[in-house]
Amino acid sequence: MSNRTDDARKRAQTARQILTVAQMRAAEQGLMDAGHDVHALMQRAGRGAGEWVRRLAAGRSVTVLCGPGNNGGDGYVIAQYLADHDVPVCVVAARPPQTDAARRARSLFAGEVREAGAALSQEGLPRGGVLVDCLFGSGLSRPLSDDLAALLGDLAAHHAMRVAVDLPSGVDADTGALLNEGLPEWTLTLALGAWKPAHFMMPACVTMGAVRLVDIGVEAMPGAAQVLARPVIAAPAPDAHKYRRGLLGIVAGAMPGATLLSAQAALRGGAGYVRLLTGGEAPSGVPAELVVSRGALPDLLADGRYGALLVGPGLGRDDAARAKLDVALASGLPLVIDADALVLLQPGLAGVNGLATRACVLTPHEGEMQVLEHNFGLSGEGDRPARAVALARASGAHVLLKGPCSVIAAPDGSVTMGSRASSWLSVAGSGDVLAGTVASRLAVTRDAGAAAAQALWLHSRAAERAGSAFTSGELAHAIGGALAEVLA
Ligand SMILES: NC(=O)C1=CN([C@@H]2O[C@H](COP(=O)(O)OP(=O)(O)OC[C@H]3O[C@@H](n4cnc5c(N)ncnc54)[C@H](OP(=O)(O)O)[C@@H]3O)[C@@H](O)[C@H]2O)[C@@H](O)CC1
Ligand SMILES: [K+]
Repeated sequence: MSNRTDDARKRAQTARQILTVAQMRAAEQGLMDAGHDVHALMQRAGRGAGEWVRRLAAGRSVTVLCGPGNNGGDGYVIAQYLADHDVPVCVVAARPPQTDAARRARSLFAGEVREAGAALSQEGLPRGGVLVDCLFGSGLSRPLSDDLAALLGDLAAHHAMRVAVDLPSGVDADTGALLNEGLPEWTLTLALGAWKPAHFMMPACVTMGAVRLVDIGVEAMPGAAQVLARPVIAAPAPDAHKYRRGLLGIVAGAMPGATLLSAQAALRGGAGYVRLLTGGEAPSGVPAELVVSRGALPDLLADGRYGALLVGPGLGRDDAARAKLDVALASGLPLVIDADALVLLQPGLAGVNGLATRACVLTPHEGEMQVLEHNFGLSGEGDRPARAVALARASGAHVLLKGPCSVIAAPDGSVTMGSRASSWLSVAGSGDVLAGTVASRLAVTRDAGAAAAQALWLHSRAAERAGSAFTSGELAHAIGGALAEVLA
């Protein structure tokens, strides 16, 4: 029983790993060393993908476009699987197979193959229900030539649904770059064996439609990035009280709107007690549930019961804001640093060296990230996961780099990638809601990685629950419902 549970846990973990082309090759080698051969893996991958296509086709005809490599090989296996299940299928061979496994897969396909090229007229190109793209996968090394791009585009335009196998042809697996202009949009993309970075990176990920993983038994690779998992969040303990559940302090600044928005989210993110820490009058519009503590920040923080602090939303960038950031850094408390506070953060500030010794999350968007990279003397080179890792290493904090596809990097170099989030999140105040949610989870968990991951998931799910054209206030209100979905 426990072996079975262990196995299930292991498979769930490997189902979340994201492998670069180099890591995928190493994983493939691991499978070879364990006695599998490419032919067997291709059969497994092709049949798994074929079953998805069979269901999607629901009796309609299928065209499989096959390229020269093993992605093309998968295509012949898919075609044979469909033929075995009485689905009408035709293969268009864009190029002859060039690998032993692909040649063998083609030789085992008993159905019709049309060779692309001058001899195949426009009229000879099949039209049908589902196009399956097996032109190129992770081996794509350059843009598609004009003839291949035209063939792919023509077939895509004449099929109602389009399935990309492993990756859409024309997509760079490691970076998510589109190597050609005008590439088709896909209904479904089936990742084979493991996710690739492109499945979670702009601009490629928005062309892929729904994405699903076909398991072929790839083992866990050390150091692999992980897909953001749906969290499991425990309800408060039976004997919990507001302090033990987590007291969060939110540092108020010059612009109360952003601070209050982050507080609205924090109140719904699980913390037992949220206090607004202000040196002056309480801003208008403070909800009854939000306790306002007035006084000098060092005095307010002398209360030893804080689980976490949030500094940044609405803080401002003047000397008073700088002084508050200094106090927050000097407090040694678990910390979420967002918005203006990110712009003020400098490696030379007292307390910054201590970020590695406490739970701390930085939540920059792209613009704030560039300022941080400049201030921390980082090159800013590489893709978003690599840049987030560089900042996490340099600062000692976890970095939640926000965007359509958000990335979380830990100081140890580990990376978690979020799925594409609702584009309705591009609304003013959305970042304040995220920061409040991270801070709330940090007050509860005191664990920067867990808080960032849980909050990113909750924020994304809250957007789905809020629907379309929501305000950031409505988004903050939806955090509670998202949390209720993942209670243990
Ligand atoms: N890893 C695994 O465990 C498993 C992997 N599997 C499958 O294998 C796929 C990877 O296979 P792959 O390495 O053969 O790469 P793939 O993308 O088929 O083509 C490479 C060929 O295309 C060529 N070529 C490249 N770009 C080109 C261009 N623009 N225009 C023209 N030619 C171009 C390139 O030649 P070259 O770059 O040398 O000129 C080479 O000949 C993977 O995505 C998955 O589907 C599964 O079977 C199960 C197990
Ligand atoms: K493909």
